[in-house]
Amino acid sequence: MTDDRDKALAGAAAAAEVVDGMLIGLGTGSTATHAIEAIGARVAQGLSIRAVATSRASEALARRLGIAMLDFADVPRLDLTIDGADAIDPRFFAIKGGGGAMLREKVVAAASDRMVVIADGSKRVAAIDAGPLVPVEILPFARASVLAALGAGAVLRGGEHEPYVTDNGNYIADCRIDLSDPRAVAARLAAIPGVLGHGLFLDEVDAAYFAQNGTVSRLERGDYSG
Ligand SMILES: O=C[C@H](O)[C@H](O)[C@H](O)COP(=O)(O)O
Repeated sequence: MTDDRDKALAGAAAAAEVVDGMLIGLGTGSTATHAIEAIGARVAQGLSIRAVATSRASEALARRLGIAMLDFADVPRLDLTIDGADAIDPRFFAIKGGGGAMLREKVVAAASDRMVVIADGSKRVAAIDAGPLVPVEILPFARASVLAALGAGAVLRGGEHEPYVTDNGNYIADCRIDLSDPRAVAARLAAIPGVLGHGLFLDEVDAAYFAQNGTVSRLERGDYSG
């Protein structure tokens, strides 16, 4: 069973939570793409929902599939957001932003009554300390000062000459950071002028669908045992 098949199973399982009338947040990335496709298939069969997207790519996909899309700028609250993650641990602490979408993903998740993460087994880690680098979104105007404040563990995504640019027109630094105290790290990052967001999701995730070797398990925050 490939990871992609597991991603599709997790995406389809979460998509089954969507019911008529809901306002949904659509995540970003290869796993979220499967969920969007599964929701699109249900819309084609008559499911009546509206949605907002966390990236231009997800927005374009959802529109192609006939999902009624709203501008998030007009949407105060959502019922449910379904999104992927780069790593998630037993505390439901997650790292996101491998695809550069974590700023929009976080504001959409924060506006949602529930956020459900979908992931293949490779994303489950004992602690996010063992996970990927932490992406930090940077105001381009403050590139040098923010990189200096982040320290030697920070690398500008794409490099100095051709930096990666987010959907928001900003840069990303991928940071090797000691995550033994993730809340302290999140507070420190948020306090740096010019940092617009980061990929540490410590309070947002309510539930997760994990798929491994073709089997899907669903866990709520608090009952994930690793
Ligand atoms: O910026 C991208 C998002 O946070 C993704 O949800 C995350 O990187 C997981 O992506 P994938 O499902 O492709 O592994």
